[in-house]
This record gives sequence, structure tokens and C-alpha cells, in this order.
Amino acid sequence: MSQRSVTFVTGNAKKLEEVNAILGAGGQFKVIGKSIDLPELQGETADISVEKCRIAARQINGPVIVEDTCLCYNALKGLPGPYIKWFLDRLGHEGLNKLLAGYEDKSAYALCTFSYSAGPDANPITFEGRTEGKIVPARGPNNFGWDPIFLPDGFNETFAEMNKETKNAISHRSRALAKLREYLETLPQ
Ligand SMILES: O=P(O)(O)OP(=O)(O)OP(=O)(O)OC[C@H]1O[C@@H](n2cnc3c(O)ncnc32)[C@H](O)[C@@H]1O
Ligand SMILES: [Mg+2]
Repeated sequence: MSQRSVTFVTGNAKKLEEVNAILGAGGQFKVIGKSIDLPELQGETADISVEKCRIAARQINGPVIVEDTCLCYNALKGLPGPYIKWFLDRLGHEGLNKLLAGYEDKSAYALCTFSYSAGPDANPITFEGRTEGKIVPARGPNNFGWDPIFLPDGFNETFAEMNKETKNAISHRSRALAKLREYLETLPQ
């Protein structure tokens, strides 16, 4: 079995770690991380991911994958969504809980949108994965973003409390990667 190399452009080492663990499992894909903090346009998630991917493909001058991750509160009609990075940065876990203080509904979903581009002139293709859950006061190690405040439906542990294998089995990222993997397998070597 020949191994395919996939270049993943991200400024986030934790994302790379998870993509390595998920897409790299089984040895079929070799994930090459390129640490570039790409500019992100404002707008709908799919457009953000696609534009990021176009920029990355030009910079790498070859095939690339990128992803954009949102945390969407249902009570806030999907916000903070793609702006979660800045909300987390300014408000922290406590502030992200307080945003929902005026609402009964604490439900939220994590949304991951991967885009693949075959090269600088190609149109990127997107693959989405989504995990439903709710926002809770922070629990577990503070290693990755909003993991401590996201309790996935059907579990008693937050993303931060559960082991990596469990998170990777049910996460927004793994669900998007399952679709991306299926697509990559159809491409000629
Ligand atoms: O270079 P890129 O790939 O854009 O990396 P980033 O860190 O800027 O990531 P995003 O633009 O997608 O912003 C998403 C924010 O959500 C965080 N995040 C992403 N995936 C997460 C996950 O699975 N669990 C917890 N936090 C996550 C991440 O640290 C950011 O603060
Ligand atoms: Mg980013």
C-alpha cells in the first residue's frame, strides 16, 4: 500500500496533533504540517475555509488542506461561530459561559470545515463535521481552546476531560476528516 502525503496548513499545533492522530491512523496518509497563520475573511464558515484554502494553495504552490473551526451557541443563533477564537481570547472560559447567563438553552455545536485544494488554480472542496453538545463551566485540563467548556451530548466528560481517543472518535474534526478521507481515496495517486 502506498502512502499519500497531505499538507495541512494551520497555525494551531493542537489541530495538527489531532489531524495526525485521525487521518494519519492506519498509515495510509502522511500528514505534513505547515505552520502558517493564514488570514481569515469574515462571513459564513464555508467561505472562510475556502478562502483560507485558496491562499494556502498559492503559498504552498501545491495540494493542501486547511480547516476552520466554529463553536456555535443555539441561543445566540450560531454565534460566536467563526469568531470563537477572539471571544475565547478576550473572555476566557468563564466569559464564554456568562454569554449564556440570560438563556435557558445552553446547547451548542462544534463545527469543523475542512477544505482541500488540488493546487493554486483549483477550486477548493469542503467537508463539514459537526458535534452537538452544551456549554458548561470549565472542567479538565486547559490544553486546547474551548475543550474544557464543551460537553458533547451523551457523555459525562467534557472534551478536555475525556481521553484523546474518545474525543477523536466523536469530534467535529473526525467527522469532517472521515468525509475528506473518503474523497482523497478517490483521487489518483
Ligand atoms: O491556523 P488555523 O488553522 O486557523 O488555527 P486557529 O487556531 O486560528 O483556529 P480557527 O481559526 O479555526 O479558530 C478556532 C478556535 O477554536 C479553537 N479550537 C479549534 N478546534 C478546537 C477543538 O477541537 N477543541 C477546542 N478548541 C478548538 C482554536 O484554538 C481557536 O481558538
Ligand atoms: Mg485561524
